[in-house]
This record gives sequence, structure tokens and C-alpha cells, in this order.
Amino acid sequence: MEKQPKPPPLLLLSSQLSFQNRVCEVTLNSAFLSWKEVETRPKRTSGNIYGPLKAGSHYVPVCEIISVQETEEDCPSTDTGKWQKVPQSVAESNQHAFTVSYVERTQKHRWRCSEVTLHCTDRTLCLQWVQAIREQLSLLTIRPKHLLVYINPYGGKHHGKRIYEQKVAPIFSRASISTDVIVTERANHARDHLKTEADLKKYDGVVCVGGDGMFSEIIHGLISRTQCDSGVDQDCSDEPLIPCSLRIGIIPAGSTDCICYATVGSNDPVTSALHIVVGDSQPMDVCSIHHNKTFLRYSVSLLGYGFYGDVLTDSERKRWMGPARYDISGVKTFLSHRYYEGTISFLPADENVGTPRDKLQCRSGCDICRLPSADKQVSKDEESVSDTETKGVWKVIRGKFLAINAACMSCACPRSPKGLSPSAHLADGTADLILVRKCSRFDFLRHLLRHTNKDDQFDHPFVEVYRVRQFRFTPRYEDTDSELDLRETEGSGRKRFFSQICREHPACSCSLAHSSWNCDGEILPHAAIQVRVHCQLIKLFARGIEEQSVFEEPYAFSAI
Ligand SMILES: CCCCCCCCCCCCC/C=C/[C@@H](O)[C@H](CO)NC(=O)CCCCCCCCCCCCCCC
Ligand SMILES: Nc1ncnc2c1ncn2[C@@H]1O[C@H](COP(=O)(O)OP(=O)(O)OP(=O)(O)O)[C@@H](O)[C@H]1O
Ligand SMILES: [Ca+2]
Repeated sequence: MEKQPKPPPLLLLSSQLSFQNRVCEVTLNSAFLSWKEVETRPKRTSGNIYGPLKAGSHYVPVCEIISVQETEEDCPSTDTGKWQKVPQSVAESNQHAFTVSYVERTQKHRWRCSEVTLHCTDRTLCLQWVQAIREQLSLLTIRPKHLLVYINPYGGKHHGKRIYEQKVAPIFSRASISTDVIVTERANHARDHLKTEADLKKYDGVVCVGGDGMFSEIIHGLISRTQCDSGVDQDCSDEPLIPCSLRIGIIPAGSTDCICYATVGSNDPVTSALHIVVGDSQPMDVCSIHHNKTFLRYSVSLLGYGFYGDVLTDSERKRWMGPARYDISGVKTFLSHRYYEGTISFLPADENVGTPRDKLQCRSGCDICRLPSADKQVSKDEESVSDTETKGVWKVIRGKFLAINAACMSCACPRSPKGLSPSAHLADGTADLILVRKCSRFDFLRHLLRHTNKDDQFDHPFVEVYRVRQFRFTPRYEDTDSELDLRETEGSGRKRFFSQICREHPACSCSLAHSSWNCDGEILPHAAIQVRVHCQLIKLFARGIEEQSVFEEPYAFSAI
């Protein structure tokens, strides 16, 4: 079917108002608020008494207006004298004003709250403008009105509470968003509250102030609650999960903040607050992890065995160091250079979702994430997921690995601005499985270094990467384990003896020891796991990383 052209925006109001003592033609239509200087000054003859005139237009999309308020002012703002003088009559008559707060884009995907104050000749006109803009805002029903906020006071550098109170709460209050705020008192407080207690019908969304670990608590609470309310058994790995209806906002206040960074493009609390206010919505894939028939956890960012599992295990003992713990443990783990043997089986994704080696990256409005995926069709047809997925052919890889990483999204973060898998998609129903085989320390360092620059970290003979819908991992000594366990109960204690030697002796190449899985910053209790990606199981108050061109559009930066 041919696409119908969009009808032009409806003109709602147009007046001559004054802005910084200059007369402007101000227009409100159903899409934009705009103001453009009207040339009232005399033509320049000689000299530079008036300075250069840069007549320009400002366009603010209605969907990026945060609020409008009548401004209480005795007189209009004074002229700076830099530009032309406004006729006295204009200045004297503009005693009434209103202020519009709106989103302004700055560098590196950051948003700021900007303001324009427009002066009117009489109060009736001023109120007419305020009302017209408010009416347009009230049509934006995707915007949240009431939010449930959880603050982890101990995430990152322990600044969560201050960040929320000083940077976020004022923006919410300006946007007339009401909140119920819970400062957590223990780990899993937020998860348990969401799972069993919170009256979710009251809210339009949940806000998480903290890092990836805190976000993980929130999704565990919300997903479990949704499955429980719908009678879905999370232990049953074949059953499709029910998507959560509430959106989640992340105010970054952690150590890695990779979920925020990879969905917004920055780890800036004000930017995140503004994405919540405008009511953005970004669906996201979630991996479910099972051990045999038991549900273990969900993951949205990194699921890493070997290197990242060992970094996390070591760093948990150094929590007091704050974010620096990861660097210290990273160097220590790098030097220990441990590898692990095991078998990975995986179900590759269809070709239409691209490959991890694509140059194309997931950005706002990503076409790949809009494609109907196998998973989405499943829920529509009420067919069981396993029926559809067994049509694919499982691949099996056995070997010795320094790292096995699964990334449901890019995992971009300040440490690695393009992420572990730069072309992974937020909402395509797949994860990128990265296998780093045993190699020299020097080669592994070259691979790690490429996480921090523009070079391709997969372009090494010891690195393989696959886009998958499901995978399983079995450590090589899984079976032997039970034998060792038996022997241990018989009194030999050999298993403990072996793993101590392997973990504590850096040069040891004995691969009897297991690593642990780092699941979004939490350690999993089992090495043998089964993983399935659930397409678009949750939604965030985000829009994906915006293309740079958005910043160059005329309405963003044009100066009046
Ligand atoms: C030479 C420099 C190489 C730098 C390589 C940096 C790669 C960084 C990749 C970060 C990927 C983060 C993925 C997200 C994981 C989160 O769900 C999780 C919870 O927040 N964070 C971590 O597990 C936190 C994981 C943090 C890992 C930090 C690893 C640092 C390695 C340093 C190795 C240095 C070798 C130097 C040899 C002299
Ligand atoms: N009140 C609390 N006391 C102790 N721990 C808490 C509390 N509230 C939450 N937590 C736990 O703190 C852990 C870390 O929190 P968070 O993710 O916010 O910071 P981080 O680990 O420094 O950052 P990142 O996860 O981004 O690396 C989470 O696993 C969470 O369960
Ligand atoms: Ca994905």
C-alpha cells in the first residue's frame, strides 16, 4: 500500500510577542512552537552601532516541550545593549510573560532543559498562549504522570540520593510528574517490593536510581510480577514470557551504567530525566537463564564467563573502592590469564537480523528492531516458542576459552564507548555470542584494547562471534564434577584441592577449575546454563542512541 503524505501541522496560534526585547513572530501549530525575529530596526547605514543581525528561527517540537508557566515579572527583561534597541512602546507594553521549558540537545547525546520567556502586550493574550500550549501537552498521552522511584543510596560513588534530589526531582516537578520515592534499605529491597507489594496500577512507570545491578533488581521484580500475575512458570524455559507493561527509567548512579549508556548514548542524569518526561519508549530484549529446569536470572547486558566472571568475582571483595574496583580486578584477572574448557551449543538467528560484524549500529528507530521477529510471531500465533525455534539447526563448539560473552545489546559504557558488541541490537530478539579462545596475553591485550578504540575487536583469529537466539554452556568437567563430588564426600577432598591450585596459581594451565558467569554484574551460582533471548520483554523510557544528524537539524541550534 502506498504511504499517504502526512497532513501539514494545524496552525493554532500566532502573535507578535517580544523575546529579549526583540519583536518576534511566535507561532504554535500541532507540531512545533516557533519564534522568529521580525526585522523592526532601521537599515544599517555606516559604522557598527547595531552590530551584526543574525535573524533566525527557533523551532521546538511540541513533544519536546517540558512545561509552560505564566512568568511573574514586573517589567520585561532589560536590553543588553549589544543589539538594536526595541522601541520604547514595545518594552513598556510587554508587562506579561510566559516561560516555555524545552529540551535542548548539547554534545555527546546529552539533553538539557532550556527556557524561553516570551512577553505579551496583555494578560489575556498571555493566558491564551499558556492555555494553548498546555492543551497541546495534554494530548501527549504517552507522558508519565505518576512514577514509582527506587534509589540505591550505595550504588557507584554513593551519590544516588543527591543526584535524584538535586538534578532529577526538580525536572519531574516542573513537568508536573508526581512520585512515590523509596530509598532502598538493603539489597533486593526494590526487587521484593515490586514483586509482591507495590500497587503497580497506580503508576505509569518505575524509575531506578543506581547502576546496572540496581536495574537488574527492578527488572527481576517487574518481570517476575508480570509472569506471576499471568500464571507463567519462570522455571519452564520453553514457555514464552509475558512482556511488562510499565516502562522503566534509569537515572545513572552506578559504576558501569552500561544499560543507560547503551540506550540513551550518555550516562547523564538530567538527560535520562528528560527522556522520562517526554515519555520515550524503547523496547528491550531480555535473556532468561536456566540451570536444568530451574530459573536462575534474567540478563540484559553482559553475560560473561571466564574473564568478566573472574573480574566480577574479584571485584566484589573490593566494593569499598567504588567504580575503581573493576580496573584493579581487571588488571589482576588479565595477569592471571586463566582459560576454561567447555562446550557451547547455540541456535543461530535468521540472517534478516544482520550479523555482529555489520557496520550498521542500532540507533533510534532502528529498522532491524522494527522487523517482526520469530519470537514476536510466536506470541501472536499462540504457538510454543520451542516449536518455532527447533526449526533452526543448533551448532556446537568445543574448546578452551579465555572469555565467553553474550551481549543482548552493545554494552557500550564509558570504559568502552562502542561496547562489547558494537552492532548488537536492543530489541531484535537476539544476543551476540563472543568466544575468545585461548591465546597469548599479548593477543588478549590487543583484543581488550580494541574495546576502547575504533578498531574491530572481532578481527582476530582467536575471536569468533555469532548472533544467536538461544545457547547452552557446559563446562568440560561438569560430569567429572559429580565424580569428584562423590570422592570428596568419601573424604578425599580432591576437588577443593584442585580448584584452589588452579585459581591461586596464575601460571597454572590446569583447566579443571570453573569460572563463574557475570550476569549484569551478579555472579551466577552455576557454570552450566541454558540461555534464551526474549524479544522486547521490557520497555525503557529511552529512544535508543540518536543519529548525529538529529543534532544538526535547524531547530536544534539555530540562534535568533
Ligand atoms: C587495556 C585496557 C582494556 C580495557 C578494556 C575495557 C573493556 C570494558 C568492557 C566493559 C563492558 C561492560 C559490560 C557491562 C557489564 C555490566 O553488566 C556489569 C555490571 O555493571 N559491569 C561489569 O561487569 C564491569 C566490567 C568491567 C570490566 C573492566 C575490565 C578492565 C580490564 C582491564 C585490563 C587491563 C589490562 C592491562 C594490562 C597491563
Ligand atoms: N540499600 C542497599 N544496601 C545495599 N545494597 C543495595 C541497596 N540497594 C541496592 N543494593 C544493591 O547494590 C548493588 C549495586 O548497586 P548498583 O548497581 O546501583 O551500583 P554499582 O554496582 O556500583 O554499579 P554497576 O552495577 O553499574 O556496576 C545492587 O546489586 C543492588 O542489589
Ligand atoms: Ca538484542
